[in-house]
Amino acid sequence: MAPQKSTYDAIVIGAGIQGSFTAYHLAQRHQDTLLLEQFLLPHSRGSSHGQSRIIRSAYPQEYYSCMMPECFRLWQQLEAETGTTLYRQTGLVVLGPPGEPELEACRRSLGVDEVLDAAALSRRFPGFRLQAGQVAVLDSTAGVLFADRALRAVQVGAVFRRHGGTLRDGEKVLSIQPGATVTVTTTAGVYKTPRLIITAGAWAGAFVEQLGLRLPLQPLRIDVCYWREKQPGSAGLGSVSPCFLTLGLSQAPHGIYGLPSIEYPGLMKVCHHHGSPTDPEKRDQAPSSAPRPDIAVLSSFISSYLPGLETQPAVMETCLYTNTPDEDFILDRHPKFSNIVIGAGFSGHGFKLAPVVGKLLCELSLGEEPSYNMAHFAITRFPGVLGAAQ
Ligand SMILES: Cc1cc2nc3c(=O)[nH]c(=O)nc-3n(C[C@H](O)[C@H](O)[C@H](O)COP(=O)(O)OP(=O)(O)OC[C@H]3O[C@@H](n4cnc5c(N)ncnc54)[C@H](O)[C@@H]3O)c2cc1C
Ligand SMILES: O=C(O)[C@@H]1CCCCN1
Repeated sequence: MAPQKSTYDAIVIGAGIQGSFTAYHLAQRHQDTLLLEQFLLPHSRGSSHGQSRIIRSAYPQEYYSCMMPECFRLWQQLEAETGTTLYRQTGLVVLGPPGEPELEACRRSLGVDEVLDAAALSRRFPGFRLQAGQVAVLDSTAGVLFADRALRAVQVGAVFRRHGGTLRDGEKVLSIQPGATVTVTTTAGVYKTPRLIITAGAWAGAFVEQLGLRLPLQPLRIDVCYWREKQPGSAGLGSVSPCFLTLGLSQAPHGIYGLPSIEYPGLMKVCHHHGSPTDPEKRDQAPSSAPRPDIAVLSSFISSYLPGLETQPAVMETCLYTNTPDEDFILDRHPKFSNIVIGAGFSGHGFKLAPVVGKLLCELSLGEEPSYNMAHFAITRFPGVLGAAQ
């Protein structure tokens, strides 16, 4: 057997959607790239698994909405490259009180938008009941990304492999030795590279401590709940309904969101945009008797807003968010080791943006001027991150 190659132009740690897209862009830029993943693929222990994620143009923050046209374009390009359908356009309604600042900002981000009152929403989408005075902003560009399929398309699709990218799964990175050449030691070997990108999801906070960084990253365990239609297809829900998300509802200040019955026939995915602090190694150890405040919030929301659904979940899965205090991403070079780039803290909304996130992490690692304004993603916006610097 030929000896294992040990030097690469770039190494990416973590083959979730962010690391995989970063490796894809690096390969496209003719960098000999190694993508390392601790688990055998596919796996469901991180944040990128499952069948569905929302993609939308409606964003309260202009610094995300301005990335969405390019994201839609790159997702389409990946569909064309791999001959796979990765997106279904369903539309999305943002529900909330009129005048709510984030709702208004979403409306502005759409340019052309449609605002529906309670009666108009029920006429258009009969499964939904707004409370009196509430409104819905319609984003007709939005839809569902087929997450597992998309992840696989990025990892094994034409671009990464055609450009000689290497993916090694079941190989955990144990340590990093910074320097002009970075040394990466895994459970199976030692590699050297001039540029390293760390996209380790919920493991990132603990992992970068060895590089003297204390990032304020909080992994959260999210209950992913699917709710049965009382009369399949008859409540105006089902596979023809739009995605939705709420903003500014007093009963759910963190927000609730939903996707049509696409993954499991007759089951609509409705989740709380919040969860319990956890350690990614221990997420299954929560006692089964523990109170489930997220389910209570969802049951109450469903009885008022989606009366065609049963009020107890039929299927429950789990997933991980990795939240920053401001819920903006971290996309930056290490403040001391500029050839080490970190992408983390995707705070439950990073999947749709991964094509552009990967491009930005690639540009940072190549020492280029990033294509978008990076001020909101800087590591140094958090005080004391270098407290433990080596
Ligand atoms: C329930 C839920 C719903 C969501 N809904 C949406 C949505 O509708 N729209 C949207 O845009 N986004 C959504 N998101 C967010 C989106 O899924 C995440 O932002 C995204 O998947 C994060 O990807 P990641 O690559 O950072 O993390 P991950 O997918 O977790 O990838 C990190 C990888 O790093 C690996 N790793 C860690 N440490 C090591 C090591 N030492 N060595 C090797 N490998 C390592 C891990 O095993 C993991 O595979 C949702 C998330 C959840 C949980
Ligand atoms: O990124 C999204 O579009 C959704 C919004 C609601 C929470 C989960 N993520």
